[in-house]
Amino acid sequence: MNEILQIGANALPELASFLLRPAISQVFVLTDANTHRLCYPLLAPYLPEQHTVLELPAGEEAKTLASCETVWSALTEHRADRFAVLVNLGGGVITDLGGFCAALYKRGIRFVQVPTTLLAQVDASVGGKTGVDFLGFKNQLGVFQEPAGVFIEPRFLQTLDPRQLKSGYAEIVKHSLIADAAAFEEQRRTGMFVDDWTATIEASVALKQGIVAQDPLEAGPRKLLNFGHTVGHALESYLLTQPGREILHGEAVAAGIICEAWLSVQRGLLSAAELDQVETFLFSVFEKVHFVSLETDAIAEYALQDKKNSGATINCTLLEGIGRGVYDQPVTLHDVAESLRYYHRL
Ligand SMILES: NC(=O)c1ccc[n+]([C@@H]2O[C@H](COP(=O)([O-])OP(=O)(O)OC[C@H]3O[C@@H](n4cnc5c(N)ncnc54)[C@H](O)[C@@H]3O)[C@@H](O)[C@H]2O)c1
Ligand SMILES: O=C(O)C(=O)C[C@@H](O)[C@H](O)[C@H](O)COP(=O)(O)O
Ligand SMILES: [Zn+2]
Repeated sequence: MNEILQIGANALPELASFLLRPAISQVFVLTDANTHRLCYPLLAPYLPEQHTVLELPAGEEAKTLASCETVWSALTEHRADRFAVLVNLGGGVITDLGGFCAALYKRGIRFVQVPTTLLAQVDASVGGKTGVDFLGFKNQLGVFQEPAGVFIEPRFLQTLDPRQLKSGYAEIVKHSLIADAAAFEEQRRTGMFVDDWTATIEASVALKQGIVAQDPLEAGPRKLLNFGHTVGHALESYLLTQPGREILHGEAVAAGIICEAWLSVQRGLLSAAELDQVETFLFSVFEKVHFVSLETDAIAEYALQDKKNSGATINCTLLEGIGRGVYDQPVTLHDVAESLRYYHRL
């Protein structure tokens, strides 16, 4: 587990105290073009006077080894030593990529996460999964490495695009579906009409941390957190290869949740009425993801690279009830394609 977790108005003051520790030689702040412009001004008063800002292009397309080389080159040019700290200021792309860069630079320097999207605040900044996409596969290269601290300031969300806010909401719903039926009921009741996200972020982070603590390296129960991702990552990876058909991670996960809930019904684990609740709720928040039937097999093929697989077996996380995930459920490539066909017909 990371040393420090702060959520709310104290987060940035706590980060400031952390960065004043004498054992820190240099502070680097990793941003993307948007977080540099929109989030850095809020963070800057809490940084030591001497710090270096690095900027990458925004978006999933920048989650590459080439971007890591940019970061490693800058650290090297600035003679960063092992006592340097990398502050990752951004959404899940920056927190995943920055964590990966820090874990590998000189075999590891400390990093802290300052997540600025809802998705990164409730999910990506917590739990120590870091990495980048490779050869078109999501997070194909990465390491498990916990940050020295996670500092979550919900005020960053004030500049976030509503579509990005929804994307993060998909991971919140995922958390409820795998482990908290009452929270899902509450979400069905209130929808996304939330004024202050702090309590929702606290609950989602606590739920994720509880699962990660049992299984940090994803040998077992952590696979629950991957619900919706066998199909979701396949859709996301496929659409990333299609110019002009951008999909956000959470949008792909929302579609993946419907597909995997349908697979749960086919296995006799979930009732048709429960599937209907999940579908109706998700379609009240998310647009349907468009693809044509001819693309279904090509999308499904990406599931063959899912990290939960063993050999040729695709191991999916399914639901055995609302609020009760179940992992290591073998499904075939045909099953994955059928679930996408079901989604396509909706
Ligand atoms: N490590 C994990 O456990 C984990 C969990 C979930 C998702 N992820 C990864 O996270 C990534 C998605 O993260 P994301 O949805 O945050 O995307 P992102 O990092 O691409 O951020 C989304 C967009 O919002 C902009 N942005 C960020 N903060 C902003 C703010 N406060 N105001 C205005 N604009 C802002 C960014 O510049 C970007 O354009 C995916 O690569 C996914 O694989 C990782
Ligand atoms: O923390 C986890 O474990 C998760 O699976 C959280 C997911 O929401 C996240 O998208 C994660 O990056 C997926 O990891 P991967 O191992 O499927 O690449
Ligand atoms: Zn995810």
